[in-house]
Amino acid sequence: MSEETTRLIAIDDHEMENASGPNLFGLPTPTATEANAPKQPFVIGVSGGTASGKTTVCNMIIQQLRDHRVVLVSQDSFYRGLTPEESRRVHEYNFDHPDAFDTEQLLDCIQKLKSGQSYQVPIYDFKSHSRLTDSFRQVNASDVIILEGILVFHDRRVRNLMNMKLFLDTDDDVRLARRIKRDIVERGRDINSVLDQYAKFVKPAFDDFVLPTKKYADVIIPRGASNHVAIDLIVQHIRTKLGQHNLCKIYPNLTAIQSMFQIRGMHTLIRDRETSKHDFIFYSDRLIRLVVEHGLGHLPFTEKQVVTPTGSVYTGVDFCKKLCGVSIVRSGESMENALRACCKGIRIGKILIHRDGDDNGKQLIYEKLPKDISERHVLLLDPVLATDFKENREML
Ligand SMILES: Nc1ncnc2c1ncn2[C@@H]1O[C@H](COP(=O)(O)OP(=O)(O)O)[C@@H](O)[C@H]1O
Ligand SMILES: Nc1ccn([C@@H]2O[C@H](COP(=O)(O)O)[C@@H](O)[C@H]2O)c(=O)n1
Repeated sequence: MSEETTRLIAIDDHEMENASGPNLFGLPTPTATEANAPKQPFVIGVSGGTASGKTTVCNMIIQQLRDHRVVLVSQDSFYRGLTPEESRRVHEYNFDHPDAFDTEQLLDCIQKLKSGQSYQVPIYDFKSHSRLTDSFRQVNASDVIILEGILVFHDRRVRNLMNMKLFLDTDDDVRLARRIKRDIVERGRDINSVLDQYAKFVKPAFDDFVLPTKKYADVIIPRGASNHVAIDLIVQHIRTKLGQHNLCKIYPNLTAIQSMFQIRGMHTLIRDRETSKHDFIFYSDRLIRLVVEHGLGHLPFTEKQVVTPTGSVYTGVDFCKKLCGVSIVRSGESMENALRACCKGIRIGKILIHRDGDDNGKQLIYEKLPKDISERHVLLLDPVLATDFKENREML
């Protein structure tokens, strides 16, 4: 039996996809708003001291994720403009204090991007210490949003929008050396002003505000952009996370049943600890039947004509009476009962139920399947037991 003849059937209960084609279960067709509900982008926060390599690392991640839509937002773009008095005494201004940023606007930006809207991001000029008044950078909706900056973990609300937080732990001396070079070449500074600013504001603010946010990071990357192993691992992880948004990209033979509000409603009920045992079993059975019926639709059928009681000819289908394998991953009795009941309707030749209680279901099933399985094999994922809600198993 080849892998191509196996269909893996599961309910996609995490997101709603565009509905197309016939409605298999007689469920209501989703409204335009439901069908077009945007997928949530994956938000990555990248923090670390000045010149730790944040921008460089972000560009490396973007480069490696080139098959996804990725946008980079820099916290620097949200530096506040200076008052005339602050401008006159700019050498006394602390650009490393959290108050130097317009955090409300940054929050608004990430919230909008996360909800699928585009945003006009300000453009900041480090030479004049001000935002350009008449130009913005339009940032569009994307699969991944990367937010980088020295203080992106400082505000809890901004932090909470992130799915993954990285902190670059680059040696202080290395950072100072890079900063001197960069600020002279790119930001119109001289060596004395860079060193004065560093001693007076940059270093103390790093100790007081930046370093304390390191504890919020999911991953701390020593040596920043030089750490290729860490960056590769992070990219792999992001790819997996993005893939989970669309399992069909990982498993080409997976059929994910479109999750509409009615299905999500049932999934909500069976996950809710307040749901009674009676309702849990009722809604679990309904979900199981959806998977079973959808799976059976992938078995081989041939055209068959029958004569109706009124004498007319109806052209329908009949199941090809060849042996079919039906595996149930982490099956419960309800799943098997549903399968047997649904099979009655299609006069299936022979059902071969292959139970597997192991989480490594797919691989094990292939190994244990009888050699005489032919034609087509349908692997059903129990939609209840496949959830991460441990109590489900005890309740069934
Ligand atoms: N691993 C590295 N090796 C050499 N130079 C680097 C490395 N990472 C960054 N740089 C250089 O250091 C400077 C600051 O890096 P950048 O990525 O802009 O840091 P940040 O965004 O944290 O301020 C840039 O000129 C960059 O080219
Ligand atoms: N007008 C400004 C604004 C900011 N800075 C410095 O930029 C640093 C943050 O940017 P990184 O790319 O280095 O993360 C921060 O340490 C500020 O001191 C500035 O010099 N002038």
